[in-house]
Amino acid sequence: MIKIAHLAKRFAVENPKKLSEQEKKDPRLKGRYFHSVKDVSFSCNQGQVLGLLGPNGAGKTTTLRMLSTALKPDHGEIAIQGVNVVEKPLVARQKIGFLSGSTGLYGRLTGRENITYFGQLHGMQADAIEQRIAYLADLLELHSFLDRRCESFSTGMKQRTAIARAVVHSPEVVILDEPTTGLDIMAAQTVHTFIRQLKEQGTPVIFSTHHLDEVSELCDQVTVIDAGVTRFNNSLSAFKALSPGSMHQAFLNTLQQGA
Ligand SMILES: Nc1ncnc2c1ncn2[C@@H]1O[C@H](COP(=O)(O)OP(=O)(O)OP(=O)(O)O)[C@@H](O)[C@H]1O
Repeated sequence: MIKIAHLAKRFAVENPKKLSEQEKKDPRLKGRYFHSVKDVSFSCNQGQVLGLLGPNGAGKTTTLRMLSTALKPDHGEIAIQGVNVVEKPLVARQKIGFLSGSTGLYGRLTGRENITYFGQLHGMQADAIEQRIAYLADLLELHSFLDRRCESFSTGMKQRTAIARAVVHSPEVVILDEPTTGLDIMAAQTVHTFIRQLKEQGTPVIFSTHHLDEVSELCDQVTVIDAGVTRFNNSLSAFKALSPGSMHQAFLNTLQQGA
């Protein structure tokens, strides 16, 4: 189970001139700090898939980076399978598979080498890595390019390789930041199938997205954040009930309620 409560994170603004026009007008800008995440809470049980929605700049990536131990929160609690992530980030990290927004693959290495390297960092033995890669290559359809250098990969190849790398150590929970952004329909479908497979295995999955159709297809729980605050956190059916027949309108309703 993944549980986060009242998370908050602010960033010091080094150069106010570099802020976008929207950020300059954002009430989250207070003096020399931008309060990206102010109060975000949600939870995701075993075998559940949670879709994290929100407009650009809402604080989704910042939230997921805190959840994955990449960033330390200023306030709030994060528990993953009962482990306090803030107090024990190294223990928590072994339990988490995290796909960040940028794939960050080493271009000079092949897909297999990139995934193997992460397996080694997690302390896996060579034969266990080999078996796991064979399994993930089937699931994510990597076979035709696995032994090519990543610098020649398409966006979809990069993303599927990055997902395999994120889960090479068989994590207990999976967190994906916009896993299908920029993917064509076939590649997105492969990622959807992969998420369903994780769900069937009982692995909780949290993913951020701007695609309401994939939320409708895959998610049990929906969390909407806006301006760093949770606006909605409930089941998919409760979300759909906000505006029957239009997920788009349901999403807009959650934002208006907070305004
Ligand atoms: N390291 C940082 N320093 C300063 N501001 C930051 C930093 N990281 C994020 N922010 C700001 O915090 C706000 C929230 O950003 P975040 O990337 O979490 O939003 P998001 O919901 O993921 O947006 P998108 O849908 O566009 O990816 C943005 O205004 C962003 O510019």
